[in-house]
Amino acid sequence: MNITVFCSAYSLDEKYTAPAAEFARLLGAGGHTLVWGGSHAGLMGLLADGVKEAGGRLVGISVEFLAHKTYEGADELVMARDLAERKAQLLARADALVVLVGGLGTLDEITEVLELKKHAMHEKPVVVLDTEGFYGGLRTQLERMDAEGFLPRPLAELISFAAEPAEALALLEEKN
Ligand SMILES: C/C(=C\CNc1ncnc2c1ncn2[C@@H]1O[C@H](COP(=O)(O)O)[C@@H](O)[C@H]1O)CO
Repeated sequence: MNITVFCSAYSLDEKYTAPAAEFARLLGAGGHTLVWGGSHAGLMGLLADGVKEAGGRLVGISVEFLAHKTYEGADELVMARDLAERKAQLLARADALVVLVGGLGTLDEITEVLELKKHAMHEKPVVVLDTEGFYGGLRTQLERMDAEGFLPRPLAELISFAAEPAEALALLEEKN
C-alpha cells in the first residue's frame, strides 16, 4: 500500500518519537511505501529513516520553498510548486492516509483530506494515531459536529482513531 503520513516537522519528546518510530518500522516491514512531505526535519525525518531501515520504499512530495529541507535518499522525490499542489499530490499518491502528532501544517493537511472526503471526492481511509491522547480536542470537536448536524455523512466514515501503531496499521489494512 502507498501510505501517506502527515506529521510534525519538529523534533519532539520521546513519548511522541517512540510510537512514530514503531509505526515506521511496521510500515516498512509490511512492505508498504511511505508517501510524505519529503523532509528530513523532525518527526518527518525520523519516520522516513525508520521506514527505510525496515525495508520500505520512500516517496517524498516536497515543495519549492522548503527544498533546503529535502530528505536525501528517497526512492522518488517530487517537487511541488506550492503547498496546495503538494497537498493534492500527497492525497493523489495515497491508498490510505495516517496522521501522527503534528502542528498547524499537519492540521491543515488533515482538514483538507477530510473536507474532500466529506464531499465524496475520495474514499481513502484516514486513520489518526492518537499518541498520548494528543488529538483528544480535535476528536471532541469532530464528534460535536457529527452529533449536532454539521456533517453530511457519519464521522465514522470519514476518520478512525487508533491508540497504538499496530492498531493504526491494522485499521488501514482492514479498510483498504
Ligand atoms: C522544521 C522547519 C522547517 C521544515 N518545515 C517543513 N518541512 C517539510 N514539510 C513541512 C514543513 N512544515 C510543514 N510541512 C508539512 O506539514 C506537516 C508538518 O507541519 P507541522 O506544522 O510541523 O505539523 C507535514 O506533514 C508536512 O507535509 C523549520 O526549520
